[in-house]
Amino acid sequence: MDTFLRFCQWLALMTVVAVVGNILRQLLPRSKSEPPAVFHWLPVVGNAVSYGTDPYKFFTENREKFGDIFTFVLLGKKITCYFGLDGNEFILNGKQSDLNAEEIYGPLTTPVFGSDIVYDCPNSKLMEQKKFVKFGLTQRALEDHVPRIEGEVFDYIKGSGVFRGESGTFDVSKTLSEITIFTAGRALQGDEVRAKLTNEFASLYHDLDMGFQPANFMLPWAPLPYNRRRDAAHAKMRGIYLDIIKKRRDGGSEERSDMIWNLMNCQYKDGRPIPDKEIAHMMICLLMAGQHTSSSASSWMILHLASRPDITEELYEEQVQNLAGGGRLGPLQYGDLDKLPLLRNVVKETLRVHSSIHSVMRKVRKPIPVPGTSFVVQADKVLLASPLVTALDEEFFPNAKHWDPHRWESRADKDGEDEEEEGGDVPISKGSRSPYLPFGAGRHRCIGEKFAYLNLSVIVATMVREFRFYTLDGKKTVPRTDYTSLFSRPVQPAMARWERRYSQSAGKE
Ligand code: HEM
Repeated sequence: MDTFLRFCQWLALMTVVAVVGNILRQLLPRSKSEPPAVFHWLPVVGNAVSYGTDPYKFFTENREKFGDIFTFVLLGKKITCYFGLDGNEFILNGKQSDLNAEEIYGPLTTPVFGSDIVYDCPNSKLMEQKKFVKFGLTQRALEDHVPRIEGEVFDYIKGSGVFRGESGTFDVSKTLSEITIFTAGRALQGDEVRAKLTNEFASLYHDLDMGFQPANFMLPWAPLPYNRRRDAAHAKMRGIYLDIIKKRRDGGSEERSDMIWNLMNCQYKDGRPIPDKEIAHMMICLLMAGQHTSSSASSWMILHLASRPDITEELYEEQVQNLAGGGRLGPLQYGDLDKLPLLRNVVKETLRVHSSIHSVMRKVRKPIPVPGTSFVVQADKVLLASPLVTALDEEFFPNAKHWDPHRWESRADKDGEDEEEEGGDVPISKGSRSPYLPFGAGRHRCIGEKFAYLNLSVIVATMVREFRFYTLDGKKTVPRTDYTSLFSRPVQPAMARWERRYSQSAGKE
């Protein structure tokens, strides 16, 4: 008992010494080359609570105090934020020799996705893998995806039980997350994966997803129950994909436009085909990377449409006028999407106001001077960019917090889209001096943009043909953002009311 008491006293003393030492260190004058630092009381924990609770608020409050560059402490790591157009350029277009993503994202993602791909391989190999995926999203593939996505949405509306009767309420995030995984499953992943999107696959997906705990940035290998379930789910999921690939190679099914077939036909520069294990891991990566971002975006879109029934009606009328010439609407086709500018702007505006990826991070490999300042970012730092900060900045978007798809009618922003580096055989998108970068920029720019736009547009176009949406209280508000998981989304549950556009009993209006 005495020993235990002495241990507790010693622990309390050490904690006080550490806290006081931490405070004193922060009061010492800082070198001119060090960016200003956000104050924190507790060593190691640092600013984790305020950053984790509401990163956007944390960014904007400290940006007001310190300007675009400052450092904070997150669970023992020193994170230097650099915001604004210059910050985006500095971080997203940083040289691979100066900055690296794999050291930051690798520990978290490798146990979920699997080995030898994306952040568990040299960056040059990732660039080749991204090229394979990008080239798999051909015009032909995208054309094929439209009826498949539309069909999945109709099947969900008919079969899920959520939309029974003439009107009702629904949990928007839960519903849109299910619709999004079914549509991506059918189109991108292929028929066999879609057929497996049953309870078993859903529970594997859930266990894998639990591997994206913020704590796993630091403790991915901790023998905790959720990590054990993640590893078991990964092994089973990989088995499912390997089985599908084997059956296809054995001649079991007709070649189609999905991503598995595309990857099965690709070769690395040295002539090696992609090993089946890597195809399986890349498919898991695409499934996970697309699901959070797209289901969050589709949920926000429906929630905004519920808060603005006038825009829902404009979207519907846009389809009636441009696709049916005022008459009956037929099945959607790829070419139709070009005739629906408001629909595109609804997707665009939603991605501006709600970015599910609020922090993009890179490990600093060697001291890098920040052009135009006295600062040098040292190799003990992680750099953090947040394109959300410019997307919500009044300087670039008047009334920036307000969701207004019509604002894009008078703007000509290029969203950093693929200006590719000349000369190399691996495309690296360069454009990052735009205030609007929902898909990032530079060598780690998203490869799923085309598919995401297509998937989101077809889902929303189909839902709007069938339903009108309203908020439960009739107010023009949307839920707050939940930042507690790695990918932000609407606070759960996010409910809305739906009303069938055409009465099932009476036929068309
Ligand atoms: C609305 C939907 C989406 C949004 C907002 C989004 C956003 C982003 C952003 C901001 C990045 C850059 C991260 C960084 O620089 O660290 C990224 C990377 C990535 N995205 Fe997406 N994404 C979306 C959909 C998709 C889809 C559908 C796929 C798959 C088909 C996908 C696959 C990827 C992959 C593999 C990367 C990693 C690229 C790399 O590190 O080089 N994303 N995404």
